[in-house]
Amino acid sequence: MRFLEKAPAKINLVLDTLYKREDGYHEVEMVMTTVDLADRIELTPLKSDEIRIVSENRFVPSDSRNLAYQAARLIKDTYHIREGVEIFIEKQIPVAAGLAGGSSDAAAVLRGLNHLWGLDLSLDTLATLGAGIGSDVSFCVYGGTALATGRGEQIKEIDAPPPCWVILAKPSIGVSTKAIYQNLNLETIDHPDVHKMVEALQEEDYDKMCANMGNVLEPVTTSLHAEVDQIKSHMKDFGADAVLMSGSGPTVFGLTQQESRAHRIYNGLRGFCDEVYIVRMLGTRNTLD
Ligand SMILES: C[C@@](CO)(OP(=O)(O)O)[C@H](O)COP(=O)(O)OP(=O)(O)OC[C@H]1O[C@@H](n2ccc(N)nc2=O)[C@H](O)[C@@H]1O
Ligand SMILES: Nc1ncnc2c1ncn2[C@@H]1O[C@H](COP(=O)(O)OP(=O)(O)O)[C@@H](O)[C@H]1O
Repeated sequence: MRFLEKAPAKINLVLDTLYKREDGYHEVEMVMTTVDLADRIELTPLKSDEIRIVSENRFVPSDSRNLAYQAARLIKDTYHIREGVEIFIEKQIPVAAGLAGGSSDAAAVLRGLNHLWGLDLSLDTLATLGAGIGSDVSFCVYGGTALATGRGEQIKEIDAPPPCWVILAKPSIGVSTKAIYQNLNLETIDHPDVHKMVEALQEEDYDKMCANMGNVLEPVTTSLHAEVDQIKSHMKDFGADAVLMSGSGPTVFGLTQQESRAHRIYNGLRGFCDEVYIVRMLGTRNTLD
């Protein structure tokens, strides 16, 4: 019996860092939301006691470096499961893009194996487990829209963004999250107002949401990769209401409420960038199947 689970990408509407902690991580305040660009995860039970990763995408590791593998290993070890599983990852989310593709795959494996192996764990328990894999995994377990604090693993559900179109454009460069955080100068940060963003969502105020988007990692990535700024300028020129880099980048997203304008931005961007997507915000939380 196969089990299918969707693993949606996330964007950061706002990302602030407060200070560097003694464990080396940065204390963050972020508003994150899921969009309907998703990997498809297919779980097939195996008689042999092994975890097998299968993916046709050459950038996706097929061994223990894969976050989906780590999720399965964690569940097996924690709950003493002696069965095996094949994890087929149909990749739609660009890799190393600031869209949490690997984290979302890991979260989907946690939700899926919970179902497949009849563990009856809550989303809260899965999110706590997920934090051991990576800072973004807890958010991805819940999906929807959240204020994330701590190193990103403390999740509070908040209101979904007002309906709009999201155009995602990923320049053909890979970015290391670790390297971007390492290059962040905490003394010179221009802090965005995270609480105004939370308010904007509460008030369903699209203009206020656009006005309060901000990401302190953006200047770090743009200083290393000029392409990010170029794509931002193009998106603005084609008519996006607000434009921001997601996470540590390099993917840039632009927002509009008008479908015709969304297509104009999408078509315009395709001339400059190989990987462009036009998606909707999902906004609402996952449920356990
Ligand atoms: C920047 C963000 C924003 O959502 O996303 P991405 O760009 O990766 O999508 C996240 O904070 C990334 O989360 P994630 O990709 O899970 O990071 P982790 O594996 O936990 O950490 C990778 C490295 O990033 C740095 N790191 C990460 C999180 C954090 N709060 N402070 C940090 O300094 C650390 O150097 C760590 O070794
Ligand atoms: N299931 C997975 N899908 C994609 N990348 C993965 C996966 N598991 C591990 N990785 C590794 O994680 C790194 C970050 O990838 P990803 O999660 O897509 O980006 P980001 O952290 O920027 O959102 C990549 O370099 C890749 O080798």
